[in-house]
Amino acid sequence: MASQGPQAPLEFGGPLGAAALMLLLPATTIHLLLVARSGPARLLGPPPHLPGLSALWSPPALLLLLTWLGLQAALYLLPARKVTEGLELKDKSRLRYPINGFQALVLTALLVGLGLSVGLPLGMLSDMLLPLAFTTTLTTFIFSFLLYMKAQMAPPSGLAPGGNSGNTIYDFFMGRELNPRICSFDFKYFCELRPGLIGWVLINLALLMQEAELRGSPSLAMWLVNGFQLLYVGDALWHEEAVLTTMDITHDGFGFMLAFGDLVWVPFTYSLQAQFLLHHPQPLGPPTALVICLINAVGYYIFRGANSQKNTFRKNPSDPSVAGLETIPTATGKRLLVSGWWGMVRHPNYLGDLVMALAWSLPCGLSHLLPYFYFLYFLALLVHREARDERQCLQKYGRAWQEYCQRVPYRIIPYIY
Ligand SMILES: NC(=O)C1=CN([C@@H]2O[C@H](COP(=O)(O)OP(=O)(O)OC[C@H]3O[C@@H](n4cnc5c(N)ncnc54)[C@H](OP(=O)(O)O)[C@@H]3O)[C@@H](O)[C@H]2O)C=CC1
Ligand SMILES: CC(C)=CCC[C@@H](C)[C@H]1CC=C2C3=C(CC[C@@]21C)[C@@]1(C)CC[C@H](O)C(C)(C)[C@@H]1CC3
Repeated sequence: MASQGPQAPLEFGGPLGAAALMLLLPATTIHLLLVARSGPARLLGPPPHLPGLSALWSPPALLLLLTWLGLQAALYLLPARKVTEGLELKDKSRLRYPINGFQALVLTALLVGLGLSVGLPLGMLSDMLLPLAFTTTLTTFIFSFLLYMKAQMAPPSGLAPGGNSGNTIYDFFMGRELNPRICSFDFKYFCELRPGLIGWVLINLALLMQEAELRGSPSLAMWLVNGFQLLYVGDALWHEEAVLTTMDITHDGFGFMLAFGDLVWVPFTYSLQAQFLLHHPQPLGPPTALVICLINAVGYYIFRGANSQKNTFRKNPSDPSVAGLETIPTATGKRLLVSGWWGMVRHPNYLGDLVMALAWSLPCGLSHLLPYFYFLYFLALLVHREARDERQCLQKYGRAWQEYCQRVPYRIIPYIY
């Protein structure tokens, strides 16, 4: 039996907050899906109607979900161009991870292309989003329960610092085991980057094809949203190794929060702009489209520049591209960057991500708040995430972190926040 981990402060309002989020997050997903297809598309208004069980539950949706998860799992198990080691764990060991996410994206694209050439009605996926989201949510509850049970058998060194409070609801939500695996199959790493992210671009593509079927051709706004989000997902899979140093992999347990986030929240709510555009076409001229492309390019430049600079520095501080940057030494032996991107604000990567989030909403025009949901949610997520990371860094680096905060006083937006 696993023993309880060290007592960490409870997050998200403790067990009550976790219980509320487990109801609120699925309800919000269903609400957004219903509202996006309704005429008024009011983010804050009531949904047009409450769906009955027959609209939510469909065996074909379950079959589609299981086929999709099976396909992505099979692609994960294919030989990888590289197998890399993660950060050192509590017991001083390191786990090995296959780097073949981009390969999975390309192979999925080839399979979908092949399917389309023989008449696969991909556009029909847009009519199945509601039952698919509902089925995936139910599956996620069952999956999280199995993960919770599996954690009972994990050694104490395999438990996450935050998900072992002893309260069942809270621990179910946060996740007890840090890296749940069966043999070499790592569930958290698999879910973080494959079925949800690739599913998101597939849903976007289905919405684009449905729009082409309805209106003769996809709109410029739909092309932009598809292009920007494909770039984001392609980038995440191309730089797959970098996910191994994110707090989701190194710190958070794998429970309902991440399982639902990866498998339901990302594909079904991150595709909201494309869903909105299918039902509410927006005129967009080439000059405005060009300005929006520029905004996305600036956001991507900051996001990629900042993430790559830190990853290169952490992997090899004497790499010529980062060797000249100013740093602060810390008691752990690691150093903190205080010039370059990380001298501008303490989370330049969040800033770039937010600028891109804005560019994804702008093609949907300014008439509705709904397509800006992602931007607003993401702002809240990153402000909360930034606070969590600051707490962890203060604990890790103490005085060196305080000095960094003095020298780089702004968190995400220069001179504002
Ligand atoms: N689209 C989405 O839904 C989401 C996207 N993201 C994106 O994921 C990416 C990763 O974000 P996240 O995992 O939150 O965190 P970060 O990549 O920002 O990593 C934070 C860590 O970086 C290290 N660090 C912080 N400051 C410095 C410095 N000055 N010099 C060197 N190292 C430093 C610290 O770890 P250490 O010192 O131990 O290396 C710190 O814990 C971001 O681009 C974010 O925008 C995140 C969440 C959701
Ligand atoms: C509301 C809710 C259920 C929150 C759970 C949060 C998750 C949706 C996000 C936590 C961290 C994430 C990351 C990405 C997607 C969203 C989640 C899972 C990410 C894979 C997106 C692509 C980026 O390039 C990334 C690889 C840096 C990123 C990692 C963190």
